[in-house]
Amino acid sequence: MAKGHGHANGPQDGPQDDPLAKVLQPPPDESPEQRARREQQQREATRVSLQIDEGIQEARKAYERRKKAVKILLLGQAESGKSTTLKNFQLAFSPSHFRNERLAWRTIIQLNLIRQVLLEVLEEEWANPTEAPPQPQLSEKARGKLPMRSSVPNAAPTNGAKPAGNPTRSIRFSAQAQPSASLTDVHRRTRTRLLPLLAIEVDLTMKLFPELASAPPVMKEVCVRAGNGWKDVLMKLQKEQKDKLKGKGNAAGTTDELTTVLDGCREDIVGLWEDQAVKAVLRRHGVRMQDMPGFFLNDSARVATIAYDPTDDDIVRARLRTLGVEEHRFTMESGMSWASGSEWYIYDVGGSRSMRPHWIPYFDDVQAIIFLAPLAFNLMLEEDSKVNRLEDSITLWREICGNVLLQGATLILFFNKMDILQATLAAGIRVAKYVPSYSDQPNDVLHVVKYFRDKFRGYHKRLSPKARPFYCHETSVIDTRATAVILVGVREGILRSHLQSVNVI
Ligand SMILES: Nc1nc2c(ncn2[C@@H]2O[C@H](COP(=O)(O)OP(=O)(O)OP(=O)(O)O)[C@@H](O)[C@H]2O)c(=O)[nH]1
Ligand SMILES: [Mg+2]
Repeated sequence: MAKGHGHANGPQDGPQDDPLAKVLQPPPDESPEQRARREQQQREATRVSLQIDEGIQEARKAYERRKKAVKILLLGQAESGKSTTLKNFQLAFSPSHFRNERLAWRTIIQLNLIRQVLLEVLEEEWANPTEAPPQPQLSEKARGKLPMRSSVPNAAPTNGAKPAGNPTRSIRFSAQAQPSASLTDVHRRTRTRLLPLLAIEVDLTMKLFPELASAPPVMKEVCVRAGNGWKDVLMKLQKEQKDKLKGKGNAAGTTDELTTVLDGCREDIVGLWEDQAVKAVLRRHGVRMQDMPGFFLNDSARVATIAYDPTDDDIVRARLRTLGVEEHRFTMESGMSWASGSEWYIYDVGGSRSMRPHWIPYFDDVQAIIFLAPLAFNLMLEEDSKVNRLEDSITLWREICGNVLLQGATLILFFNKMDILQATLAAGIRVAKYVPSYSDQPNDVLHVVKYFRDKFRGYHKRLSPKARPFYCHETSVIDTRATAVILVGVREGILRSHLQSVNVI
């Protein structure tokens, strides 16, 4: 081997004149140990270098894959149904991935149920009793005037209230009572028995989502940060719980504390929800639990059990607020042969106003936007009670239509929550009262949808930087069967135009 004593004569010099080769040459008086160490270092350096090369290759492949993949952005205000639409996509086209996460969703559904356990509205009633009207409560019409509010259970101490008498779990209170029945000591005792649930909810929510500690009460609802980290945290907590229970001699070690306590509270929860006096209080407070996010009270006899295993529909209906932007990648598992195996990226964003600036970086690279706009003409935004939800949706739609970064994207509009629109109109709530320009047109679903479809189509046509087709669907994305049919059509349309754009067809 050359000893490295060559002359620096220029580019035609042999390897022995290469300065790098010189540096790497072994010293002339190298001992066998030094040589072994040096060779080991060289092997390690080669391994690291190969690893870096592989990393670069992987990143390049991922980049190419992403470039070829179909990218969809889900947009719309908070609670419009974006994450629910994503779950429908996964259920329809990537079912095994969807089902793998069943266990994590079970806890979210249990937390959803606890949030709706009605205690807050009872507290309010005790603090400021409303008049129990002698006869049929507020008219359906009047109900619609009342704001839809979130029920935020308060796990604060019980003001020292002690259970009176001898509470029994199986008690059915005032089932025969008139709608105007008032709350009694039985309700107070039930509330006391249910309080441990709220303490567990607060504790678990804080463990899963520590960022909520500083959030305003209205936001203290289970939510997910970008990156899906909550699922890992949840799995870890579930394992810890099991180990703890095993340690305490619970041989099975299969049931966590939340499930056990919830199971013990089942009859009280069902009883409270079916109670006529409670129903009357809800009406007087203008609270329609059925329209609220994560509504599981109708299913509490099934959910609040040790053996509860969420159905696909339960998972789709579970409420988990999105914070930031979440990327979901999946491969089509089923469907037309030309679609299966294709890669899809769906970006699910948090819809409340403070989160909208985070959407922009995702604008220049998507083929399609599914924009969710519930026709909630009579509701206000949760984050700003002065702003009408439908007005906010229209403003947002106009901005999206006119955005030059999105001029090449297909815009697909979902008039979501059609079931709620139907119920609202059936209750006699008049659109013209909130949207004066609607005037005296018939107050039915057909006419209302047509009126707003024309409005949305008009903005789409006028504001789009270049002409593009207008797609609009009426959806109720908690109905997984009907949604699957719509999504198959949406998928075909998106894939076809995507393949055209990359010159495959
Ligand atoms: N009744 C009814 N409820 C719906 C419908 N679509 C969604 N929901 C419910 O509305 C709630 C909010 O839906 P999400 O999908 O979480 O809303 P989002 O747009 O992702 O909201 P953010 O993450 O806060 O931006 C959930 O509890 C859903 O189950 C619908 O068509 N009808
Ligand atoms: Mg969401």
